[in-house]
Amino acid sequence: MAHQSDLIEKDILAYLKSQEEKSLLRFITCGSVDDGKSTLIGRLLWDSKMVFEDQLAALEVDSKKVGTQGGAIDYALLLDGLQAEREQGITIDVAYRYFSTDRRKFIVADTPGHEQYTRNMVTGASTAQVAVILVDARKGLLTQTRRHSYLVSLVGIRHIVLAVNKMDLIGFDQQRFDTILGDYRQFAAPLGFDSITAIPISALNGDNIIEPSVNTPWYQGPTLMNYLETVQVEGENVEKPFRLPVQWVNRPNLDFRGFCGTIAAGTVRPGDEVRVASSGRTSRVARIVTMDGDLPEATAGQAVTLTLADEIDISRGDTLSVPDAPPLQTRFLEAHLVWLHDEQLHPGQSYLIKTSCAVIPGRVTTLRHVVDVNTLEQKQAPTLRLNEIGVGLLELDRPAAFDPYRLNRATGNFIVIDRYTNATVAAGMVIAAAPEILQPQELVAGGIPAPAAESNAATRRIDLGARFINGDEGNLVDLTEEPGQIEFDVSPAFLDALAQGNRVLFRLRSPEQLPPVALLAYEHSLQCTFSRAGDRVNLILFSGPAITIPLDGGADTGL
Ligand SMILES: Nc1nc2c(ncn2[C@@H]2O[C@H](COP(=O)(O)OP(=O)(O)OP(=O)(O)O)[C@@H](O)[C@H]2O)c(=O)[nH]1
Repeated sequence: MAHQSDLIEKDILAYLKSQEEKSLLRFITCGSVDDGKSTLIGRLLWDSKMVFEDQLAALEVDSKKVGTQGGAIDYALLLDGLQAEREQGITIDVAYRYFSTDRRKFIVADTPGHEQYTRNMVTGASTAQVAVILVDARKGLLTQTRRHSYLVSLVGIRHIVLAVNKMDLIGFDQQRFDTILGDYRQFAAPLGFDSITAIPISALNGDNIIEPSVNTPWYQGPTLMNYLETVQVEGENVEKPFRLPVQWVNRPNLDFRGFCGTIAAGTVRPGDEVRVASSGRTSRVARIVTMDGDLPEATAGQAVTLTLADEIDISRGDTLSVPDAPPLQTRFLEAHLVWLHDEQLHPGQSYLIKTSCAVIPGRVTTLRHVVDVNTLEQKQAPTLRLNEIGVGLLELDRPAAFDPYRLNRATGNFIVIDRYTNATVAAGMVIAAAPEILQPQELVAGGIPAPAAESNAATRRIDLGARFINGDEGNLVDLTEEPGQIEFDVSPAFLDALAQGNRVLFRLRSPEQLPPVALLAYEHSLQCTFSRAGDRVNLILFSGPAITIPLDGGADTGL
């Protein structure tokens, strides 16, 4: 802290100003046990002089007493406080450490690397712009390296530093370094990172951490600190299409109607045309009102109140956007879900879905697959348990505005809350809008009388095993059943097709050309809502090879 504390003493305002003007980089460090993560973070803090002097004195004493470095400074001890907390089994425990250099401010999220801490890692990584993935040069890529890489890609981190640590223990061998980098590039290709920068380091001795190492003359790239200080990360959402989730409508009197919220993406100026997600109506921004007077412009991250030129209906939970790149406005979502709670997912159960601007009841109707975080294989499972990640289809009671998470982390994420305990049970990342599930009310809209009350709905079982065929789309058949829920027992071949990541979509064909119906694939049975007698239902696999299952409603279905 020495050089900074001088400035603090001499000119506190100058110090504060210099801090304010620095850009901020958020990063996360990931590694397996003993890769040297604690040592690395300790060294970054030490070398940036962000360790307070009393801590330094204590560190020197502790290093002599309990350090693993034979009396030399053991940087890992700097993080021991966190370790103790972890052992107490704290729920979502992410330690954020702050440090700064002359060029940048940093927030580093330090999370435990074990699989049982997946939720911590996802939480810590969700706001990070860069991930530093540590690899022990002697061991190369481990299962954990793959898991951590998948998780950071999932939460939208686009820049990776592959920090190949303990180079001192392999004699700074370039070939070994190159092999590890080659393996990593091959593994990470499908994860679609924007950049992968591999740096040969020794966290313990400081090689290529701050200063270029004399031990790696073959390495021409940046040191770790050099990279962290200079990496260009997208100005989080500033460049993206404008989004304002409306958190509150301010109507102090009849003459003023302001829409308040924090701009989630983009920039807005008076005169700009904006679109209301719920109605599709547009207007122009009249004023950008703040406590300190009107603004000529506001950007992502700023809390503002907008007034519009026209009186149009906008309520809390709505989203304003640019007209030509609006968000999805939907009740049906396909999303990654990271399960954060001991209580497993109950498909079909009503939860609260909290988005960037609204809290809406909803349910996970289908769990399409669960991802094995170690092998990245997709498997079928009836539920999601703590620390598991899957892809699910959700249905909300009301439409809400979303962006795919890969396009916008702020408007593409949500959390799932248990309605009874109020616990956050899952974090969600929107992939896309899901095909609609046709509701009875929507049948009315389609011109067909709605089925009578739900109590009339019949639950039937049809054995589809024998009817599972490969073929072209087709085989439209008449349904002669009453409206309601049906469950199918399906053949092993059908399950295989599901396991390959195919989705099942029931399409309802009728003279009125209704939209697609029900899509609920769940474990060993599928459910679908279908329309009244006389309609035609055609079942096709939505992606992958086209497989058509004719649905006979007649006597030979065994109904
Ligand atoms: N030789 C050598 N040893 C290192 C290096 N970095 C870390 N170590 C040693 O490796 C051991 C593990 O380091 P830590 O920093 O505690 O590892 P970690 O990944 O934080 O481990 P956990 O906190 O248990 O997850 C310690 O004995 C360190 O001194 C390095 O670059 N070279």
